[in-house]
Amino acid sequence: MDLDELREEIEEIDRDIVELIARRTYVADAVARVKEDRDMATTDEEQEAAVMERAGRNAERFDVDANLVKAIFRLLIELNKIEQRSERGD
Ligand SMILES: C=C(O[C@@H]1C=C(C(=O)O)C=C[C@H]1O)C(=O)O
Repeated sequence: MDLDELREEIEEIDRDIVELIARRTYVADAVARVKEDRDMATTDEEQEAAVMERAGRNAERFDVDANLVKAIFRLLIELNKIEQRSERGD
């Protein structure tokens, strides 16, 4: 494979990553509506700890740096909470 082909592969993967982030955010919108109905707070620290734990385990499984993967998940969680707060209007 030459450099252009490899970069095309990266471009496709980058598109997929953004699509997955969007999907994660749409699901968070649904979670926000359920929490609002049940009068629950947006932030659930126990769930966040479980997500981070899982991210670390998956990183190890695929042999990538667990701390960096966890840093990405921290941002994804923050993105979801911003989206959830705007969905709830608070
Ligand atoms: C999506 C949720 O809301 C928040 C966002 C989370 C996430 O992005 O994984 C996890 C916990 C909550 O702080 C949830 O409660 O599941």
